[in-house]
Amino acid sequence: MAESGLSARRSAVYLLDQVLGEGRLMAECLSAGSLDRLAPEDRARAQRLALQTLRGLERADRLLQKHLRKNPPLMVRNALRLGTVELCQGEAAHGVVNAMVQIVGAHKRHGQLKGMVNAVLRKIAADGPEAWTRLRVPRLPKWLRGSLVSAWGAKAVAAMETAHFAGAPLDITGKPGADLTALGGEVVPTGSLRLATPGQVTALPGYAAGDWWIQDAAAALPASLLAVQPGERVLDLCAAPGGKTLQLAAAGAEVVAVDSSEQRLKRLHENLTRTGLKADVRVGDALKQSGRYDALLLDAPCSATGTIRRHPDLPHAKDGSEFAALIGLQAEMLAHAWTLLRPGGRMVFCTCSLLPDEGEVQVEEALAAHDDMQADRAALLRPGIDPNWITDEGGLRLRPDYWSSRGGMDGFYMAVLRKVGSAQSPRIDKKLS
Ligand SMILES: C[S@@+](CC[C@H](N)C(=O)[O-])C[C@H]1O[C@@H](n2cnc3c(N)ncnc32)[C@H](O)[C@@H]1O
Repeated sequence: MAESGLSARRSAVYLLDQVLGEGRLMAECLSAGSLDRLAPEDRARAQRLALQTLRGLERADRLLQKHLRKNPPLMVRNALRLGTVELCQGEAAHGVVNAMVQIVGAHKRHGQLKGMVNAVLRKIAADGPEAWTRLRVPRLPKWLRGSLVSAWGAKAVAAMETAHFAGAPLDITGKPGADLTALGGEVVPTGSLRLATPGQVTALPGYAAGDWWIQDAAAALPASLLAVQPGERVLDLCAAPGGKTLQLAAAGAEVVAVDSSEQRLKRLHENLTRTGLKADVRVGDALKQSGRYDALLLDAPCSATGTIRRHPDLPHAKDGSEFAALIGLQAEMLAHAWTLLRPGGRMVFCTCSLLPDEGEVQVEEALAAHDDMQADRAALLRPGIDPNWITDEGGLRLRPDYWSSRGGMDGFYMAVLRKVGSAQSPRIDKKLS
């Protein structure tokens, strides 16, 4: 077996240990440099293997249960889970079994379990792939599933789980005027370009020239809905890593982009350099900003439950305990952001969440608290947006099970909120139609 395949698999087991044992997100492990010593292809492979295993974890555990008399230590269980997922997804048995035996065999404390790993994975290789296809689509953990079923119903949540299990294609937002035809792919109804099997992103045509950036089709909508005009002064609050900042800058706005994370802002700087776009980037707290803006985009920190297709580690690493604090912070940010908008200006509030408390409820409460705030429904009626996605309070609800036949979309909530100017009567209709 090639040494590089072994390194990628060993690192995938390490990532699984971190997510399932330490409750760490994969993104945290990666930005802490956990895989930096690997070659780029191995790093990509390790991530892909860990993500595949997390998506299929419930199925892998079901199959392994039959062959295990007692629960092995976590590291060994994770090697078995990875091996099971690879075997059931068509990888050649000898390579997978040998690799897992070597990985466990080299472990200081658990090395003696390599014989058991060999025996179990051989059994899985024999009967696993066929049994795999008969198992149900993996479910979300109870702590999250319960809230989602209350919000959207059991049928919708089952459809979301199918979307999570399928994973996500690569969506691209192009710079206005850039020719993206060399990339191939399909243009989705809202205008993003979708690639089903992209390969290495940095090697794709136009990447180095900065003609486009990666951004889920749903995530591309908030900045489009803000519809900024050249020369407008726009505040992008909670901006990093900056997909939306790039869209606002590309539309010709004078963008101030603020985020509290210096680390995440490095990616925003890299993206601006690569695309040749300009923004005034500031490290800072959204709650401490001052000034007056024509338009504002608030992409508030949230549970990120809308991104599970791409981040299947999230439901395993989290338990929902920090959601209440995030919901409080979102409300504070929304209220403070409102003070930074000139009369007649507009703001897009958005979160990549599936929880109404981080979307619909925030906007409903903000509308009740501000006499000068109106939800602009007309601004949501754009090509590709299904009017059924518009919510009672006048926002837009996007879910991973929408567009199921063309590869889905991230879960998102967004609303366009207009600040009624002095010339307009403040409370004629809270929901513009
Ligand atoms: C959903 S992400 C933003 C994604 C970004 N708008 C984009 O399109 O790439 C939320 C961001 O909020 C930032 N954040 C969290 N608390 C903050 C605060 N108090 N002030 C400013 N930014 C904050 C996080 O660092 C994170 O980058």
